[in-house]
Amino acid sequence: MNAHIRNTEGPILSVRNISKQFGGIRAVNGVSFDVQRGEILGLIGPNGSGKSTLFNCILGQLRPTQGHCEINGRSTDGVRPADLSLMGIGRTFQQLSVFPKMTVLDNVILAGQEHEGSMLSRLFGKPDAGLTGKAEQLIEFFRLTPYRDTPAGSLSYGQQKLVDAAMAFMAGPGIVLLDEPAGGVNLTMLGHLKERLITYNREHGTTFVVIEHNMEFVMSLCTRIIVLAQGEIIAEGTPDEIRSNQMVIDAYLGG
Ligand SMILES: Nc1ncnc2c1ncn2[C@@H]1O[C@H](COP(=O)(O)OP(=O)(O)OP(=O)(O)O)[C@@H](O)[C@H]1O
Repeated sequence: MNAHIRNTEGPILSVRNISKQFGGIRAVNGVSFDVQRGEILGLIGPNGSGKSTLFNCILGQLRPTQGHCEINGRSTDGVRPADLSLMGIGRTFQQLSVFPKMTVLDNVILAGQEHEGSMLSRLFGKPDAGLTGKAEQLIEFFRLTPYRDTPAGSLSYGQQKLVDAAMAFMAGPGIVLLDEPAGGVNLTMLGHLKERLITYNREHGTTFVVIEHNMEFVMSLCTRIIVLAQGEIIAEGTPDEIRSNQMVIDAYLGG
């Protein structure tokens, strides 16, 4: 059993009083929340509200000015970003992270090598037979099998987003942070992506935290939503509660 799924008590992710300042800009200001196992949590907020900064603090890509995070009750303080996946956390990026000239299969395998080892293995690693089976299962899950040996760069943008998700899921069960998975994806592919994420969540119990601007997508995907405005949490609740929350409506209207 992987180390990160041994502890099944308590929240899978705890964000404790995280603040991040860039010079005079308070991008994130004293944000705390827990993410429970199996949740699909949405993190929404107007442009510049601190969502990406918070993600980057959680993932160790930015050092918070204050506060810390715990994955399965273990502090991530001092853990290198490349080693966080060993604690059971994966991510997708706002910008596609596929290598366009590499096949879909090799992209997914190399992401698995990255999760299991160093960032450098992503660049210099050789396809690893131990990871091929898992990569093929994920490719099949996202219905990308016809494109298994196709260079990822020749797939449609929406299909590349699916490859991106498959790459993040190579981290195994645990928690995956998805940064704008719906951005730039057409309506048909959006429905497919949502259905696959929900199915994966139900079948594997994987927890998702999703930053998303597409409200329809986030409201129909997520079980709970946290709203940030000016670096602070202004609301938290079910999609229905968030839809009718006056502070949220005001924040989006700039009120
Ligand atoms: N590296 C940085 N240096 C200086 N300021 C930054 C940096 N990164 C973010 N900021 C500022 O921090 C604030 C929060 O930005 P952030 O990108 O986290 O917001 P966001 O909610 O993710 O926005 P968007 O939805 O547009 O992606 C903004 O005022 C932004 O200009």
